[in-house]
Amino acid sequence: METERVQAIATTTKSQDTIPEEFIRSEKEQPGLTTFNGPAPDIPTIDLKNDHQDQTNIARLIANASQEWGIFQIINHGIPAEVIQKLQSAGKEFFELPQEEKEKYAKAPDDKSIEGYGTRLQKEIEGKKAWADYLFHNIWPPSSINYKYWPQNPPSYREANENYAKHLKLVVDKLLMYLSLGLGLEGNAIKEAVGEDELEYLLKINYYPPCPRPDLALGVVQHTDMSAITVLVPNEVQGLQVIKDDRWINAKYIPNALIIHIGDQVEIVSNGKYRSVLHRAVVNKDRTRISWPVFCAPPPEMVVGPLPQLVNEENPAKYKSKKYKDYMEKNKLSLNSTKVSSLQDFDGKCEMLKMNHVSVLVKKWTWIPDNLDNLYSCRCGLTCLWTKSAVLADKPDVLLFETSTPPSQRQKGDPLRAYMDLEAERRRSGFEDIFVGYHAKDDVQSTYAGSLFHNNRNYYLSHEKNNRQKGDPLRAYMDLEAERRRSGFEDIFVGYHAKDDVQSTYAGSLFHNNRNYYLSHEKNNNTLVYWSSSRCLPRRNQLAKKLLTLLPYHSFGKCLNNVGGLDMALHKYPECANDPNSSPRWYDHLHCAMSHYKFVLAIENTMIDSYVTEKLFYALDAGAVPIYFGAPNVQDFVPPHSIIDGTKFSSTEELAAYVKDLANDPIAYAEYHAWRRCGVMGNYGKTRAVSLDTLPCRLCEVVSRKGGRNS
Ligand SMILES: O=C(O)CCC(=O)C(=O)O
Ligand SMILES: [Fe+2]
Repeated sequence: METERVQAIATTTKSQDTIPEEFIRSEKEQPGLTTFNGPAPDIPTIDLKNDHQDQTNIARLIANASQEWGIFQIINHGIPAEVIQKLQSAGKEFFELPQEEKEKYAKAPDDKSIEGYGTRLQKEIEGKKAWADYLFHNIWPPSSINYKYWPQNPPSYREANENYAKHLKLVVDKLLMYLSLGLGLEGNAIKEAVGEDELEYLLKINYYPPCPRPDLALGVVQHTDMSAITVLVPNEVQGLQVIKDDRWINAKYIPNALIIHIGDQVEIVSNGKYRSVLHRAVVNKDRTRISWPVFCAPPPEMVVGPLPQLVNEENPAKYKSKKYKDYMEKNKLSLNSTKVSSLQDFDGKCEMLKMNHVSVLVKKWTWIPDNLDNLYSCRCGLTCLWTKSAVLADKPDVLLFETSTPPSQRQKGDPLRAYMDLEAERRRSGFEDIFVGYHAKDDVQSTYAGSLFHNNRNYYLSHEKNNRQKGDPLRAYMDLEAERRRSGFEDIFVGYHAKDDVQSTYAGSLFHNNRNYYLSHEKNNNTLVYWSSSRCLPRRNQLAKKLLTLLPYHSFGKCLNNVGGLDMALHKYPECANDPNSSPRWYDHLHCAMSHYKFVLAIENTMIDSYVTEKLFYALDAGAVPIYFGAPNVQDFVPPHSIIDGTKFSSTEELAAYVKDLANDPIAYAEYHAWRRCGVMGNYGKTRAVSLDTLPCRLCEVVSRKGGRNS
C-alpha cells in the first residue's frame, strides 16, 4: 500500500479549516495550548568571528549554553551564505518535484536503513501523526554515502550537498573542540569519544507543508536527538521550539545562523554536564517550513560512555557505556529519542543509594494485595521492608497512600510521602514526594504484568519416568516436602536445601498465594472466543457485542452472558477445580477457563498510552491469543506477534474474518505462540520486571536514592 504523504494531504486540506483526526494532538501537546507567548529569554547566540583569538572565551560561552540550554545558534561560523543557499534551493526544488519523482527515493517499508524519502508511519506517543515528510541521507564521511538516496533532480543537488558537507565538517570539528575545552579537557577528548573521523553525518530534510490548524498539529513531536550534536539550517519560517523552564518557547530565526543541538551522546560522554535539548517543531498556516538538520553520530559499533576524566567518587557515572547501535535500538531506531519511552529502566548505579535499608508503611485501604507484605532483598544489597503493619514498621522511611491523600505537610525528618494511582487518569494527589503510576514518566512505574496480579500461578513439572535422549528437553523435578525425595529420573532437582541443584526457599511471597491451577492442553475448536466482563460499560459492551455477533464465543460474566448464568466456568470445566472441597473464587479458575479458548477478548475501560491492564496479561499467561482493544502503544509491552490489536482493523467484520481465518490455519495460529518456544520476548521480560511484583524493591531504591527521612 502506498503511504499517503503529508504534502498530498496538505493540498486537499488547503481550502478547509480542519485536519484529519490522526494529526490532532492531545491537549497536553497542542501548540495552541502549550506554546509560551510571554516574554522569554532567547536561545544564546554565539559569534565565532575571530574565534581563534578568543578560544577561552568562546569555549566558556559554548559550555554555558550547552549546560543551561542544550542548544545555541552560531553566526560567522565560516560557511559562506551562498553554500547554504544552494543547499536550501536544491532541497526545496526536490520537494517541489512531481510525486512520482520523489517516490523513486522512497524507503521500502521493510528497509532497516534510515535513508530515503518518507513520512513518519508509525504513530508516535499519544498515537498521533506528524505533519511532515522527510528525506534522509548520509553526507559524510564519503565511505558512508549511498548515492542512490541522493536526488538526481535538481541536477545541482549533489554538488550543493557535497559542498555543504565539506564546510560543515570544519564547523563540527571546531564545536567538538570547544565543548571539550569548556569542560577543562584536552581539545580532542569529546571528538575521540564519539568516533573521531568516523563520526557519521546524516542529513535530514524536514518538509512541513502549510497546515490549516497549526494550533492542533505538530511537525515533529517532542524529542531529544540521539546524535552527538546536530547542526540545523532552518528556512525563514519559524517553527523550532525548545523547553526552557518547563515552557515551550520559540527559537528565533536569524538569517545565516546555524542552530546547534546538543544530542544524547554528548550528554552521555560529558556524564550529564551537557544536556541534550528537548525540542519539537510546529507548523505554519500559510507557509511551507523546511529545515536541514545534520545529525553527527558515532559509528554503530562505537561504545559510548561517560569520559573517565569526568567520573570520580563525587561524580559517579550516570550512564551505562553502550554501543551506539544498541542505544539506537533501544530508542527504536529512529533518530529522535522521545525522552519518555514506554518502560522505565531499572539499572541505575548502586553508588546512587544513600541507605542500605528502607521500610515502607502502606497506609489505609489500598488495592495492593496483602501478600506483597514481605522483607525483600533488592539489587545492590538494599533490603526493603514492605508492610501494612505499623508495629513492624514503627519508624518508616516512606508512607504509601493509594486511595487516600497524603498529609499536606512534610517536615524534614518525617517519612517521605508516596502516592499511587493506577487508574487510567493517573491523578497526582498534589502532596506526594514520589508518584507511582503505570506510565514510564511517573516517578515509579508499575505495570500490570506481574504474577501477583494473577494470584494462582502455575508451574508444570514432568513426572514422566521415561529416558531422556540427547536433544530432548531436560527434566526438572521438584519436591519441596521435608523428605525431599528425588524421582531418580530428573536432570535437575529442585528442593529447599542449598545442596539441591536449585534451591527454592519458602521465603517468597508468591509461595503464599493459592497455588497451582490447571491449564487446558486442548483448545475449543467450535467456540473461538472467551469473554468475561461484569462491568457492562456501554462503550465496551457495544464493541464486544459487535464483534461477538460475528464469532462463536462464551461469555461468563454478567455482560452478554451466554453460558446459562454466572459462575459457570467450573460447571463447564470441572478439571479447573483445584480442590473440590473448597469453594473457589472466580480468579482461582480464570486462567484455566481461558486456556480452553484460542482467543480471549480483552477491552480496556480506557484507551490511552501505556494503560495496559491485567486483562491482557491473564490471557497471555493462560496460553490464549488476546484480541485487544486498548493502549495505542500496547506493542511496547507484549512479546512480538503475540496479540491481535483490534484497533488496527478497519472494521469489525474485517477483524472477525481475520480471527476466523487464523483459527482455521494451524500454522498461522502457532506463529502467535512462537515467542514462547523461541524465547523472543521483546520488551515483555521488562514489562514483567517492572510489575507490582517488584514494586517494593523499586520503590525502596528510589527512597534510598533520595536519602529517605533525610531528604
Ligand atoms: O525542524 C526543526 O526545526 C526541528 C527538526 C528536528 O528536531 C528533527 O528533525 O530532529
Ligand atoms: Fe531534533
